[in-house]
Amino acid sequence: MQLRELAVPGALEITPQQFGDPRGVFLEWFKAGPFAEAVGHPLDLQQANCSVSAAGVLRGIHFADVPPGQAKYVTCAKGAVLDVVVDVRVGSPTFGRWDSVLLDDTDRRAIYLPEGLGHAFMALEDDSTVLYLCSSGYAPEREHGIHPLDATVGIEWPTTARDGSALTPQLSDKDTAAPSLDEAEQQGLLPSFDAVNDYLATLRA
Ligand SMILES: Cc1cn([C@H]2C[C@H](O)[C@@H](COP(=O)(O)OP(=O)(O)O[C@H]3O[C@@H](C)C(=O)[C@@H](O)[C@H]3O)O2)c(=O)[nH]c1=O
Repeated sequence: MQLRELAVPGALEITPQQFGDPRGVFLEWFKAGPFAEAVGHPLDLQQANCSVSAAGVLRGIHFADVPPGQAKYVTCAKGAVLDVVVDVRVGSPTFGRWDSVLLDDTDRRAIYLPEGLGHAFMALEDDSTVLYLCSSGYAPEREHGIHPLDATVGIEWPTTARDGSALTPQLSDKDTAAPSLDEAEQQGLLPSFDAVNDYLATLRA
């Protein structure tokens, strides 16, 4: 298992070792020891989610109020998604920066997003099945969104599916109505970098 920090500090790409044999493949997609060593605290698993998306489905950019926020450890068991992390922490030196990891059923990577970061992904194939472990339970009143096509964030979403066909972004009504990054900041919806770091310090203590 290899871990690599992304361009948004705190976010990690995890590349598992895969063991193939005539039956198929085996891999460890989460391992508590290396995770805690890299992050500085264990993952407090409170919820495990699964979503299935058609090609072009675009979910996010979602984040939760900190504390406690919601850290996510995400993989794609079937199909492929471009998974994106966005720094929405006001006061962060990398505020507004995004990075991405291709999660698919070939390399079977995972991505970890600590509390306070924005998360979004686009499915590159029908029936793309995303599994993610969460550090807190669903609290819709504490979850917020930023429009995934916001020009200020400028995420370069794929335009071509894995089969070569054109992708048309398909958003939920909620995500279509989401504010831009600037609007979300003006509305006081974004977590502060200091509040996130204070909370992470309590987890590491
Ligand atoms: C996220 C979530 C949704 N739901 C319900 C609410 C709703 O009826 C239905 C679909 O919800 P949403 O439209 O919010 O689902 P979705 O747009 O897939 O939301 C997810 O997007 C990705 C990018 C994330 O990072 C996740 O944390 C989550 O916010 O599922 C739960 O019951 N529990 C949950 O944890």
